[in-house]
Amino acid sequence: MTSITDVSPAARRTAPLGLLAYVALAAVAVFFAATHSFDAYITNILMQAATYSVAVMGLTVVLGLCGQINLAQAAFFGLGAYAVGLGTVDYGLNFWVCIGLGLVTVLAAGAFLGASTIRLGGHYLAMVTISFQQIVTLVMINWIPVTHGPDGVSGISRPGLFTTAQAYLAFCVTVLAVVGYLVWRLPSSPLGRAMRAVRDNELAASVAGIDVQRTKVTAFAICALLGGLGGALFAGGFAYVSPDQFSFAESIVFLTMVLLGGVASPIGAVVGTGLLILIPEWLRFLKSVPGLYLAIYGLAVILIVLFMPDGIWGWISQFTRRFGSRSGVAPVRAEATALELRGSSGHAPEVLRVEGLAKHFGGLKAVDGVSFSVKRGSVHALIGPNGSGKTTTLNVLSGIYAPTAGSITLDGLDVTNLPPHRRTIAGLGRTFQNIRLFRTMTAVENVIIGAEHPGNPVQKAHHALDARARAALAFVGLGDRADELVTSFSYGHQRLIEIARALAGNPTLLLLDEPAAGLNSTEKLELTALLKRIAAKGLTILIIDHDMTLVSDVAEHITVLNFGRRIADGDPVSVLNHPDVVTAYLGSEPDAPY
Ligand SMILES: Nc1ncnc2c1ncn2[C@@H]1O[C@H](COP(=O)(O)OP(=O)(O)OP(=O)(O)O)[C@@H](O)[C@H]1O
Repeated sequence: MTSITDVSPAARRTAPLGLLAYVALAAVAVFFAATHSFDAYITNILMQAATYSVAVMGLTVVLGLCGQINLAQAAFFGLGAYAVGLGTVDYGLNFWVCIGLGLVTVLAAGAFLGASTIRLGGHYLAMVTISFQQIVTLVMINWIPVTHGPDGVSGISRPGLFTTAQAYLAFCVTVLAVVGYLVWRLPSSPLGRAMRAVRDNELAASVAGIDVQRTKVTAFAICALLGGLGGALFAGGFAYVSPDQFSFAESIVFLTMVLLGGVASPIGAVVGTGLLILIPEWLRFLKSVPGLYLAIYGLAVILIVLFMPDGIWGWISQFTRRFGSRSGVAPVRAEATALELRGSSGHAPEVLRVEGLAKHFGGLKAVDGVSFSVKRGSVHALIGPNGSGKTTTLNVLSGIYAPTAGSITLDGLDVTNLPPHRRTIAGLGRTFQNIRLFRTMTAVENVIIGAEHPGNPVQKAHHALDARARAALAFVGLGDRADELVTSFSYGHQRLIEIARALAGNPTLLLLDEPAAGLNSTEKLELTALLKRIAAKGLTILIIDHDMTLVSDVAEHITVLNFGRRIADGDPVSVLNHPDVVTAYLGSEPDAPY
């Protein structure tokens, strides 16, 4: 099985083989669990490993795939367990109904927690999840009339079909196999790609048309759901639940399991869980010497994390990948089709109208009442000295900053108050001054994400998106390197991948923020030729750049900013000789030549 971040074409070609191996392995595991009679001790360990693994896979999704921390997985595990415990014992409900109720509860709690806190990110998100964990534990302990308090709930019965421990273990292993398969396949789905994009670069993800908040909340809700499912199965397996089984310490254990096994794969979740359940059992004989057991246990965990930072399964995958690449798997060479762009087929003569746009940062007026419009099918440049407000204008146009005043109309639609991803869906594409690619992905995966948004009138089947992404890469001259990781490209080529990603989204207006920055003279000539080829397809471009040779070579219209205000607007010759422009750039009177 490949890691959840490895969904390259080579990986996809081996997927049927991987799927067969997975199904065979899962079938053997279920068969073994159903037919082999383990003693009660081993059965309990396997039951714990299976149910915990389901919950740990939730962390594989939220942390490994989406890059969000969750220190409350034991709380979700506990909510699922208590739903089954209380539902079957106190209210006499059917086991399956209780699992359903438990899942609805954790899904709602996970989505609520995610929606209310996800904007915080980083340390703040960690703190809020810890608080949630503590609240759930306190409720379990102190709401005695409902939860039975510290005594917990005992006598939980299993469902009719699986009353014996052996049958129930086989059921848990089956659920684990299904969950593992879904988590394995998730990264190559649109949702999984969106999560990976958010993890790699939130800003680029939103500008590529991904609803970042919704993606994060979904990841959080899936994590909570798997936590609750694991807990519900656990309650049926052990017939007893109590608050100490679902404390903050257990959340840390869950986190250690996923980090130890490898956060990038569901196999890592199983490996880490198995190991952290087994190590204490193996070291049990040391318990007679006070402290020794814990010291060795801690040391083992530290050594594994130190020497295998990607976890045990991450380390094994790296090793096998190195072996695989030595075995000479030929890279995929896709047929590059011609790139179709939306071009200049619109009704209004202006693609963009900006009126009285302002953006103030406290007392600093970075953009101060700027108005201009961009004609359909033209290349329009926005220039000005350093700090004149060009990038801020582009950030307001693409929705990264909310304007202080003014309005923005894109192709007849008022987009002034839309978030970035909605503007992309409405027809905006952009690149960044500081390159923002999804760094764990290949070039073609980066570009597929640009093509996937709902505003793009191309088919959303994977093969169609893949073909479009390859066409965009071929258009910028990188078709034969589509399957390479973006980090293996030169700076100049990374800029081209960003342009390809924006083009693949089929924008009505392409915003380019200093595309020539950091390029050498040959790369600048290639970029100029590329911009002319894009313009020849009729796509409207708004470009910011300091390179006057490039600007005067491609632009038909120039707007000049200085101190956040528009000081000139018109054709290149008249604008570049405008006295105010010459003064702004050179700090002297107009006889200074360009
Ligand atoms: N997030 C921010 N917070 C505070 N001030 C900002 C922020 N972003 C930009 N500024 C300020 O706004 C002004 C305009 O900056 P901006 O980056 O838009 O200029 P620019 O014309 O793109 O410059 P350059 O060509 O150097 O990139 C500068 O004084 C800058 O320091």
